[in-house]
Amino acid sequence: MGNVATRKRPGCHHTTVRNEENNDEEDGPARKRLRIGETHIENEYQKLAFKSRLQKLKKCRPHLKRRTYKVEEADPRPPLPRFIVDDYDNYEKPEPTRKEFAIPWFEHLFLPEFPTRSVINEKSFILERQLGRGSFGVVYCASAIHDSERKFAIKMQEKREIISKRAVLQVKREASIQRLLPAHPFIARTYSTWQTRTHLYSLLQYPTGSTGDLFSVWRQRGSLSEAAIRLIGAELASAIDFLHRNDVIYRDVKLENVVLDQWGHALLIDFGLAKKLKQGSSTGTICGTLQYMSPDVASGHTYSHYVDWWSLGVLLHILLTGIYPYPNSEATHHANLKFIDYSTPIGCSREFANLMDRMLAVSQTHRLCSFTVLHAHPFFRTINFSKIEQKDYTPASEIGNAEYDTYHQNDETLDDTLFKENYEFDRFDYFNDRF
Ligand SMILES: Nc1ncnc2c1ncn2[C@@H]1O[C@H](COP(=O)(O)OP(=O)(O)OP(=O)(O)O)[C@@H](O)[C@H]1O
Repeated sequence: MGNVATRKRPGCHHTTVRNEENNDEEDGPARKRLRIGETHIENEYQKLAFKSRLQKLKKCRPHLKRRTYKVEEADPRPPLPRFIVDDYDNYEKPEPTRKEFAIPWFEHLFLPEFPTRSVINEKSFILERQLGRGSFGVVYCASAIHDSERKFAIKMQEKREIISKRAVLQVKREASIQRLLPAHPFIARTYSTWQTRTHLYSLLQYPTGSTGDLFSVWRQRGSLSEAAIRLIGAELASAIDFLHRNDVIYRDVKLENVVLDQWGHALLIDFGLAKKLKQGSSTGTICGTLQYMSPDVASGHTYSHYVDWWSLGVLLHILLTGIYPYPNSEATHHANLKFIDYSTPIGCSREFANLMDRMLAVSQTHRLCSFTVLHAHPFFRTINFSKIEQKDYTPASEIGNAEYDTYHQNDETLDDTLFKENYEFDRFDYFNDRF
């Protein structure tokens, strides 16, 4: 028989005698520890005994591990502002942070060019009338809700159309190029862009008292005077040169993409085919409007910024003569474009005729391919280009004073319907990886 320990438990009047070895077996180290002070209270003893049993149990069943709980980190957001009961109706629950929601793919697709939450949005404007229709939606004239005198153009494009025509990249590129461009007097500014679930919106500069696009003006009034063409041509040349200096190739100079304000000043719109391209670099996508397409683009070879000067030449030629410089009105594919049978316009000034010959020369060595050369051309001799940018001239006073003799127009002369058809249906722009 070993040592016998006698212990009186609190609340227990009988004395229990135990064999220590037996106790050790039963209660293990807990019992041993209890013996040290000899004065521990009953519940402490129970606690230790329980612990000891637990340890034993763990040894047999190691999977019974203690569960750990992740302690929530303190919310980093500041506490909600306190409000008094009277203010309850005015109290606005703070917007949930972006992290809390997944962004749907049809919104994500157009980020960051078209933000989902914008201070300026469609509710800030009253749509007044339709200005025109583009490939993916409608352009409206709108006035600001708080200032009905301020007019804007709002381009509203359908996401569904854009996605189905695989033009997401094109639309995003258009928005970013326009937004990043510094201001220029003859380029429509993009003030803001945003998106809803179904539409993309662009808030654009609207030309004061606009008389419509150059195509409508040309259609209503017929050929423009050389004086008007000189001013509008100089304004557009200044805009194109500005784009090139900012490493942008425009690729879609045409009558429909120029809108006029009440003084006849030009404003270049629609950057759908524009591309960031460093000066001296080249690109190869065949895109644009067939009748304005330069031989370099149509050939499928690489080309650079100079193709915009060709298209400007076509535009000026149409403004005066009402016909395309090359017989391409029937073309439906870039491979069918013919750059033969050009004849110098007759019944116009020698300077204008020479300008056309130079801008529309098929051979690049003879072609006018830069602003510097255009600026120095005799047709623009009377123009001070810094005054042009200050809008010191008024093209509207010259529009309508056409001197051009329509007698000189040949068979390629376009009547209204034919002209419109060619414009609306022959637009040929497809995109590939090089775009
Ligand atoms: N800033 C503006 N001010 C006045 N009218 C405008 C403006 N922007 C567009 N418009 C009118 O809306 C029409 C369509 O606009 P725009 O060409 O920019 O649309 P789009 O969707 O880019 O068309 P596209 O199919 O030619 O790419 C224009 O021809 C013009 O009449």
